[in-house]
Amino acid sequence: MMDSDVLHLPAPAKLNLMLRIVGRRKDGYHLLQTVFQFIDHCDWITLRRRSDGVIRLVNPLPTVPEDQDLTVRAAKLLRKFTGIGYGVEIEIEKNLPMGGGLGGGSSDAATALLGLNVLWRTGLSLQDLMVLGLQLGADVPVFINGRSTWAEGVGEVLTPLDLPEPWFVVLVPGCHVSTAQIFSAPNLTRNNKPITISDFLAGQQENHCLPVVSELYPEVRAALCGLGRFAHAKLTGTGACVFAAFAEEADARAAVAALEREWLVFFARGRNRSALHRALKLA
Ligand SMILES: C[C@](O)(CO)[C@H](O)COP(=O)(O)OP(=O)(O)OC[C@H]1O[C@@H](n2ccc(N)nc2=O)[C@H](O)[C@@H]1O
Ligand SMILES: Nc1ncnc2c1ncn2[C@@H]1O[C@H](COP(=O)(O)OP(=O)(O)OP(=O)(O)O)[C@@H](O)[C@H]1O
Repeated sequence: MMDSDVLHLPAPAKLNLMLRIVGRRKDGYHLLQTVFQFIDHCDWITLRRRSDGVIRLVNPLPTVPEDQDLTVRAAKLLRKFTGIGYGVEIEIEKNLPMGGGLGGGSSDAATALLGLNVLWRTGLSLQDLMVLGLQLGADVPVFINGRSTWAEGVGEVLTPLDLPEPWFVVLVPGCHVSTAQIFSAPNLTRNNKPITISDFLAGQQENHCLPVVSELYPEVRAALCGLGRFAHAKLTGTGACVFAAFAEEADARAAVAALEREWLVFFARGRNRSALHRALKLA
């Protein structure tokens, strides 16, 4: 995986196993309760250290200008915060659909921060990196922390969780859902009762964005219906992806084989430690 000045690291996807909206702050941000679990389906990021201080993305994504890419923003943030003189050449192998609720952009940013902290020998703690990462996006700290998590507040109050690690089948509808659009929808319910971790573990796992997303996006409705023929289908985050859990790998494979004639679909194992933490051998 690594020699002295190159790192090749995974940036795994997450699923929101449930998403409750329990209030709204004065600044318009919503108070949430959500559960994150990682899956072993990943973008891959190569970081090549440069000694001249230049930060460069070799292969910008077609829809994201180089200076707005979250990996480039992460590198610039870490360089500014630490005052380090190194630079980096970044290459992204993009496998995660964008705007799908799988958190690919946030995960890429977390992988860049953790990887560069090693490559540039900046020695920040996970806690320091989580605080820095929050400037890049609400979900970035969860990817830096690398553990299945119960999250509250606007997503920044984190409690690690140990969960079963089933196989997940994920279906990718051909539409992008705007998170801001869903959170500003007039008919989103914003005053739901908070629950406890025990309630979640006992099966209270609804996603309060689901009714709004289903109403606005027929593709998501159809995806829920398609996957729902095999197991209970849920929405991750604000969508667009939908997923279902399977205890047996063979059942997940059978669902994929049947669905892939009509849908973009993949399956991956749920993980309580992210592929990034496993690759970096973090304790
Ligand atoms: C809801 C989740 O998908 C759960 O994983 C994420 O927390 C959303 O994270 P994200 O896509 O990085 O979203 P952000 O870029 O932070 O926010 C997009 C927009 O969603 C709305 N937003 C987001 C998070 C939140 N707790 N309350 C909100 O009202 C805000 O209007 C914000 O402008
Ligand atoms: N490296 C990157 N990969 C993906 N998106 C990026 C990246 N850098 C910046 N972005 C921007 O971030 C936006 C959100 O992308 P992302 O794939 O994380 O969405 P998402 O899966 O819906 O995330 P979430 O579940 O956190 O809402 C993209 O539409 C894009 O404009």
